[in-house]
Amino acid sequence: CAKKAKTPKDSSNELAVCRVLLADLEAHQDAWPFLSPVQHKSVPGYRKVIKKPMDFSTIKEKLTNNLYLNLENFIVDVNLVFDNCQRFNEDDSEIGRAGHRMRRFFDKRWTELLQFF
Ligand SMILES: Cn1cc(C(=O)NCCCNC(=O)c2ccc(F)cc2)ccc1=O
Repeated sequence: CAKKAKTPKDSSNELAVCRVLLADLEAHQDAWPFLSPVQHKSVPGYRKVIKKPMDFSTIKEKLTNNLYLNLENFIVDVNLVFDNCQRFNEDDSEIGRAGHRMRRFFDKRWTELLQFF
């Protein structure tokens, strides 16, 4: 069957989902390590180890400046936050545990929301 053409309406729906998801992430009690860029000057080794830093405020900036063309690009950046966290932090650490909890929350939330769009 013919693939449904991606109308601009779809992508604006998807971007509405991104805004809802980001608001939920920022409101989560375990979001504190991810709300702003890691200050690599006060976190030794971070800049060397993590090639593509990402955080929720940067994602919000990109969303505001229309740099996400669809939900997929947005999800790639959110997962980058959690992948960076797992790479740099021990699983059994304050920030490592926060990252795992946030990833579980995000995975649950966007699958819930997809039912509506
Ligand atoms: C993701 N990641 C974060 C850090 C890190 O040190 N991040 C800053 C924590 C300090 N920030 C806060 O405590 C805070 C921030 C906002 C807020 F509203 C309340 C508290 C280190 C390694 C790493 O991989």
